[in-house]
Amino acid sequence: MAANGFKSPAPVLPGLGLHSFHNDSPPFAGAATSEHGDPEYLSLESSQTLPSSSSHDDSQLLPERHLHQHGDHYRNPQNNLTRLPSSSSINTIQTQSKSNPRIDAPVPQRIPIPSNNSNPVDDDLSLSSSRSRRLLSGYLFGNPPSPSENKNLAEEVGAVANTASGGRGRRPSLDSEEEGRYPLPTPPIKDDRDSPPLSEAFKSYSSPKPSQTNNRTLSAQSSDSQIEKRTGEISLNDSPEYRPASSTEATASHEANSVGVTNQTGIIKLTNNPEQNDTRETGSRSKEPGHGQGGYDPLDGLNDGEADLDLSAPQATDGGSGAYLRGEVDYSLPRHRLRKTMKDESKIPLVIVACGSFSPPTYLHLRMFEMAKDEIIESQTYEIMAGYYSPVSSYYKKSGLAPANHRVRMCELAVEHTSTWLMVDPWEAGQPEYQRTAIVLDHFDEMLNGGKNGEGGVTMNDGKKRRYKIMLLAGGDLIESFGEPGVWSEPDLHIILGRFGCLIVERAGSDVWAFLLSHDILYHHRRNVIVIKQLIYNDISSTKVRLFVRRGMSIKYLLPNSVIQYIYDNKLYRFTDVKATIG
Ligand SMILES: Nc1ncnc2c1ncn2[C@@H]1O[C@H](COP(=O)(O)OP(=O)(O)OP(=O)(O)O)[C@@H](O)[C@H]1O
Ligand SMILES: O=C(O)c1ccc[n+]([C@@H]2O[C@H](COP(=O)([O-])O)[C@@H](O)[C@H]2O)c1
Repeated sequence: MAANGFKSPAPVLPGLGLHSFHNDSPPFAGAATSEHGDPEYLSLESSQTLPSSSSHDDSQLLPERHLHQHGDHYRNPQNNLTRLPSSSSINTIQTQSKSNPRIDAPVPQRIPIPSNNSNPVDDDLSLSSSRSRRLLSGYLFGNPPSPSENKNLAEEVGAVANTASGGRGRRPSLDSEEEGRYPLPTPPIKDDRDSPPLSEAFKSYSSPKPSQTNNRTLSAQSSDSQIEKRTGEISLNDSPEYRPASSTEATASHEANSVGVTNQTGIIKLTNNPEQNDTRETGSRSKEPGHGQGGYDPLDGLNDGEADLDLSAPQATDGGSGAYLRGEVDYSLPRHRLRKTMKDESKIPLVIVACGSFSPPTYLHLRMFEMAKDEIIESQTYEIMAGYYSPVSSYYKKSGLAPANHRVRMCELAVEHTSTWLMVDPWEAGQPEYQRTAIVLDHFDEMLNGGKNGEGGVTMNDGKKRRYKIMLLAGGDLIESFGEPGVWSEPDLHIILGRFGCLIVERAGSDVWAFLLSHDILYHHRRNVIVIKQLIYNDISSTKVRLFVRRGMSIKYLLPNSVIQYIYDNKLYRFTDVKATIG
């Protein structure tokens, strides 16, 4: 018996990704597609409204007529009409119950909000413990119920997992004394994502000139002195001039595309217009023309940390999502960091979408994408074209949900100066009713691969189009909620896992592999599921961040400063703001 509980060591297959170095993982991931074609229920007829984005490598070349098949499924949110998922597509799922109670639109309520509980802190605390219970529920408590032919599978999986962990219910941690038995691999250095060391990036900036400093003014008297004292420490700069007086000023300062950055050498004002950054040395990597249109390749940009200073990374246009959410402009998918050509056309162009509350977004949510990126690069099957956050709308019944416009803006702030390849799509947040995740992914498919004139997809060197593959990025806890009765509809799970695909980031305390084995639909689509091992566990929780804010505690280093500043400016997550707000 191997240490991982399997009878023999898990085979290391080519293209399995980082997790294959950890032999506690069954060899599921890395393969993009089913070897035997999509099951019947995933084959959508052309008349059906959920267009197929088959995951077959050989079907990635998208005939132009395919692109024409996507009609104008989504209407402008202003006219209050949203296409719900095709009942026809759901009907095609022949192996599933035809009377799923969730199909007709229930809003998932993963965490019941006690109606008689007026204390937001209690809500968040119960949310916290509910989350812990949810983490356990995957297989330890027999969720989800297995079909009759597999009725003992959950117990078997539990036994396997227990054996794997020496009977302690968890797999050995990399931090434990058993570390030596699970040596960390040395990932191959990829030329195409190398970036200069951080020190080099700093070297390329000179000391600030007084005239370069940001002249935002401080609102000396805030209405909430305690919170201000605490959170004031975590503004972009400790200097009072760096604290915007109001959210309007903060936004204005953002819209002016400038940011104050402090480093050991002092304060530097940087603009997003490279020509204005006269302090930056010429010839730095991010100024070199990329291979993509516009001369900038997001994936070629500086990595996190350094990217704070990567002024060449395209920024969202002013007021884009805010104006859309206010109903002032029509919706359009942000594309400023979307790559439109591929470096290696033998790979599958991939767009990663993370759905969630992001109330607020934290460094964990940013790290999820970077972990996914490492895994994808390692697997050598896909080429990442972009990553998107899709914050859920205010109609999602979850405690602690700040209004959607704030969560969208916080996500934007989180990515704008920390990432070169992530964007925020406000579509879901701006919908007049809750949208299920299958619908959100379908929306991305339509936006990226649709187009009446065949403009969707990635253009290959030979001029042909190839579909963007879209995969959902989610934490292990979210995936384990697949097994909670009444939360997800089975047809939707087939769409999410079969037609799209999932990148699952392990979460401390959850055993994704065991859950994958125990859940029939997940197991069925396992070749379209990639499990990402957290090599450094990060368990920053939005719930706890909200509680810290509520209690006036520091949240510095848990989320980007720009987001902290926004929370502070907009007085989010204080006494009355913790509860969900619909509107
Ligand atoms: N510690 C974590 N490890 C892995 N994935 C996580 C972790 N925290 C959140 N996620 C994932 O991030 C996505 C968005 O999650 P969400 O916005 O609910 O964050 P959260 O911190 O769990 O929030 P909350 O505390 O409000 O429930 C989900 O896919 C979730 O599974
Ligand atoms: O589509 C569904 O049926 C469904 C059921 C439960 C949850 N979701 C989505 O999962 C995400 C949950 O995010 P969170 O913050 O509750 O972890 C959010 O984007 C929801 O819309 C989606």
